Amino acid sequence: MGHLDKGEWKKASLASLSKGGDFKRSETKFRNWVTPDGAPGPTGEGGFPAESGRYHLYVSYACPWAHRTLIFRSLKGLEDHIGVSVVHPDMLDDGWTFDDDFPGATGDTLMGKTFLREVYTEADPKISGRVTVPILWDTERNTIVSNESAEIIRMFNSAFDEITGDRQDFYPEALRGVIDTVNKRVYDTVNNGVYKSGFATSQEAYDAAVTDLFDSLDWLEDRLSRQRYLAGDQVTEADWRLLTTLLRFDLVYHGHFKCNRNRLVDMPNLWAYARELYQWPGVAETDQPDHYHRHYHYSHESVNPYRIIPIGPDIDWTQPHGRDTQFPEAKSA
Ligand SMILES: N[C@@H](CCC(=O)N[C@@H](CS)C(=O)NCC(=O)O)C(=O)O
Repeated sequence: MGHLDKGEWKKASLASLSKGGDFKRSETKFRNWVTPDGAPGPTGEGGFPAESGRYHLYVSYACPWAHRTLIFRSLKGLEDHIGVSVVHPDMLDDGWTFDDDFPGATGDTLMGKTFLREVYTEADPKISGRVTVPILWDTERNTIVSNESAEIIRMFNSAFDEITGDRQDFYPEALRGVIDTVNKRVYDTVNNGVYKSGFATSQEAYDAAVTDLFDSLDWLEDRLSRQRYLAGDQVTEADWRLLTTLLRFDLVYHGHFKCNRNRLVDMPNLWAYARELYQWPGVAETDQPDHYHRHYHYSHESVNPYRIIPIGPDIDWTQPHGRDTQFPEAKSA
């Protein structure tokens, strides 16, 4: 995990651990918004109007944050309007690369670069910081609109509605309070909680993170025994943000990140809920477990120095979920 220092690639990782051994996720840099008419969004500058074919997504199929953006691109019918390049799952001394010798890795289909870092230096030749996916690239202004997945999915949720005619709203006004509250806890203790557990370098830091993680999974299990989705009877952004962590849970986080009090498949409501979301039209196509199985085990030398890829487990995400009979009143797909 290297980083850029004034445009130069450094192989050393940017220090991401506190003295107490806690993993700290750094702030994202590009925070502009695509909006229907190019007016500025909540952060950054304006001048990024929604247009078909203008924007391009750089993702890894391994990354749960990038995966959110792929899910929204698919749910909102944006495939014909926003192109995608997929990096190779191995993230080693050169960071993410466009090697395409792994099924599903596409290379850089837009600019033909070799390394993802070159997309950052194309936007700013003197840039410093981490080289992360996802990136939303503007082909018109030749720069990065945003590299913050939480904001990219909000743009995809509504900015292109005039172009696609798709008016599904996964962040409806009336549910924003509850969505924001759920998102906050899920982000801190689940989405990021698995990383805090797996990258902890002290027993105390691991104990704290893994305890918070399973407290939240117990809370979600209870909530989902009473309602079909996290914000009530309608699927929202909060559900899609949780799903990408659940998809990786038993295959990667349970073993590799030591999140092993129990597996996802041992939590009946959460497991059935996760299967329902996975089976939602357009979602399974965005899920490439080979990429995350390979990426985590092969790339995190500090966690798995011999890069041995484990044999399993084999999980059947296509089993019937039964959520429609359990909650017949909720709106389903
Ligand atoms: N805040 C970012 C985080 C993205 C992120 O951490 N991506 C990871 C992959 S899962 C990455 O590219 N890491 C490379 C690095 O940190 O050097 C987002 O949600 O968009």
